[in-house]
Amino acid sequence: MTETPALHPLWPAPLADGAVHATVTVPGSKSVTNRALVLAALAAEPGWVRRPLRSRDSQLMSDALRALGVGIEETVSSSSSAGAGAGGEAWRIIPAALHGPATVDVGNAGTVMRFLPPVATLAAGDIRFDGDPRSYERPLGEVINALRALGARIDDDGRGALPMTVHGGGALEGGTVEIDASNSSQFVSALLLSAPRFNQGVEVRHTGATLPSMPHIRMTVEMLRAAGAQVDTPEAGGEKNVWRVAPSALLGRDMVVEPDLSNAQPFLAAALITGGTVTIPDWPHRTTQPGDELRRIFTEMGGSCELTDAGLVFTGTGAIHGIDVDLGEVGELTPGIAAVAALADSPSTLRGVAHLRLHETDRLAALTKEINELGGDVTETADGLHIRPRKLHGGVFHTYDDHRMATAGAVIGLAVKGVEIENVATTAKTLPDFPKMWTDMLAGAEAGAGA
Ligand SMILES: O=C(O)C1=C[C@@H](OP(=O)(O)O)[C@@H](O)[C@H](O)C1
Ligand SMILES: C=C(OP(=O)(O)O)C(=O)O
Repeated sequence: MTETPALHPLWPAPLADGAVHATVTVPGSKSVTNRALVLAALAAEPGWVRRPLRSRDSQLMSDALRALGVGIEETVSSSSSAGAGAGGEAWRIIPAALHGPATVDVGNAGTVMRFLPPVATLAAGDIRFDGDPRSYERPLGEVINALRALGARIDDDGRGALPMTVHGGGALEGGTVEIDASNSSQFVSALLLSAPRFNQGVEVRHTGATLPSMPHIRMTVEMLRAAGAQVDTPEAGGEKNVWRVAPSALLGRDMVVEPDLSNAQPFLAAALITGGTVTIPDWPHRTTQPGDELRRIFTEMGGSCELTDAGLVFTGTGAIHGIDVDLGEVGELTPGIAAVAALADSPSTLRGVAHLRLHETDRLAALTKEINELGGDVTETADGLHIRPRKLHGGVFHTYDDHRMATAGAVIGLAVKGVEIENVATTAKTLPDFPKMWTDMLAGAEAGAGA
């Protein structure tokens, strides 16, 4: 977290004047969209990505793939062979021989900065990677070293971080590699996603003591398998912390992206806090997205929910309970849970998320500082936060270019008068329409993509 004075505009977070009752259509998952784009770009034939997320992170991913030679045509369709309800925006992905020279702007997107260097090793030519100042601080050395061990030529400035240049050789040998992914599951996902195209595939052996965000690794494995790859995992009777991907051609798929369940979080929190009801259409009955855990976590914090034909119907009573929970598998939910916990009737302990210090900002420091500046009582622990609810007051809630800080501030602002969110536009990373969706939700209107 670097100190950010309020240089950006302030957005007065609306106070809820009663129970929220709304249906909120949440746009596509960032994690699914960016994996789908990579896998489609590496496929042996064209494919479709339907209902993709259109946001800064997915735009950075598609711009980068285009710069490497991939065709991405954005169309709007009214129906599809992919199944009921699959109309709307659809991107046609046309794979091509990848080439440089090219420059990839990763912004502050972990998925772009980790998933694309392995893709760049398959391109013929130099691929320069650069991004936002924060991208220079986010860990990448494990991916750089792993790719070098698998045969890649990469020039960085010796820090094992961005900016850097991948000297793509048009192919990568691949093989066995050890990696410490305790700082980010994305290191493992990155190596697995491109591995069907490595000459020998890959065997990734995680050597670190902990491994965060396992659902995101499962998402990688499931999407690889759906694209025709052969993947061995620890879960399927394999060795602990070892994943293998065999070399093979990937299929061009026609797939529909699920709503982003982590981005449903502030809207569910609104129902929980105000004692209202929020319905999220198209909530999947089975998913690898970590946001699905919100059903359990927000129920324990005082709400109740039901998965119906209309989607997930989440109801609050207005009572909010503290929680003691390990969020290691679902780290990206932490800011939103911390916001709710600050309004609860008992203390909370959020554990297992030391790696959040390396996210868009140092989220543990940022949450502590911003909630405390509104009168809260939050302390950082070695791997999380202790949150003792106190009566909060209004003030500026800084966001440090972190979309989830902005939505967390908005959640607090529902219950605390006079909260102003600095740079709410940072939500464009994964949810560009957030301010309108939020005010529509409060007005009881249909909120969401296309609303
Ligand atoms: O693979 C992915 O799509 C993601 C993995 C997780 O990263 P970390 O393992 O670095 O937490 C998650 O927090 C991030 O929002 C998205
Ligand atoms: C950690 C996150 O993003 P990234 O993909 O940039 O790592 C997040 O969205 O919470």
